[in-house]
Amino acid sequence: MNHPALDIRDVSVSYGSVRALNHASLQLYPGVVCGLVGMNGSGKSSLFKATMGVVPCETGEVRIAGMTPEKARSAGLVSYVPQSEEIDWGFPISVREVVAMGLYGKLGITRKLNRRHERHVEHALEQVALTDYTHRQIGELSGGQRKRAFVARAIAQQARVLLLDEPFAGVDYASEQMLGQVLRELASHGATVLVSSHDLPSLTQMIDEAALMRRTILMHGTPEHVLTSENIMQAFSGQTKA
Ligand SMILES: Nc1ncnc2c1ncn2[C@@H]1O[C@H](COP(=O)(O)OP(=O)(O)OP(=O)(O)O)[C@@H](O)[C@H]1O
Repeated sequence: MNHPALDIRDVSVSYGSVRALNHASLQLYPGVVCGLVGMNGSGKSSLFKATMGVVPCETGEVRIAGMTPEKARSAGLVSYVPQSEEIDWGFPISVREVVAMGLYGKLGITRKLNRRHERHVEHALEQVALTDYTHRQIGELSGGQRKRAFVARAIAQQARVLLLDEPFAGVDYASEQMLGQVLRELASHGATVLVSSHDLPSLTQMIDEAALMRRTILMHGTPEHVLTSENIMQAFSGQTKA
């Protein structure tokens, strides 16, 4: 079997005295869309941040295509769509600039896009149906369009691993459907997608695997096996199985 695209091994994260993530492990292979399910505060964002290398691992380590998060980030192999609240939507930046940012790691210090890069950006905008919004300020877009812009950034970057934290929160139905289709399409070309959501019906339509969390990864497998009402109740009420 090939190597995992995303290998999270025994990772713990603490903020001061709060242990947000406790010895979490998860391996995902190329071509897989995995749903990350857990209640508020179960550590989903901390798992994403440790995976990106933006919070330190107190124990364990993360490998993305065999590389450290820092190396994978600078090689443009991984892209992260954070929760909306973590983004400053007032920042004066156009939709096109948001998408082009995905390519910055691959550009020189001038960050000048050549014709091929321009085509990547245009193609990414087309894939998420935002061509008509190219020159709008990002904050002028609806919640769903904003998420689509960030997914376009990952497409332009040709990221092999995509991490999406609550991409369906505050998103209209059409954008939600489109995001699901685009993520599935990326996976069909070998990308690995880890997506957290509270919206189980939307999530289950688009995932191959599911991981249930409560301060650690409790279970990981097929959605049928993991997302039973009994398991979900246990994870959300705290009565977790060993
Ligand atoms: N910067 C921080 N400082 C202190 N505690 C934090 C910080 N970030 C998260 N926490 C705590 O760590 C725990 C896990 O938080 P995290 O944001 O990872 O969970 P989550 O599953 O993503 O939650 P939500 O769905 O509400 O975003 C929570 O108890 C939270 O209060």
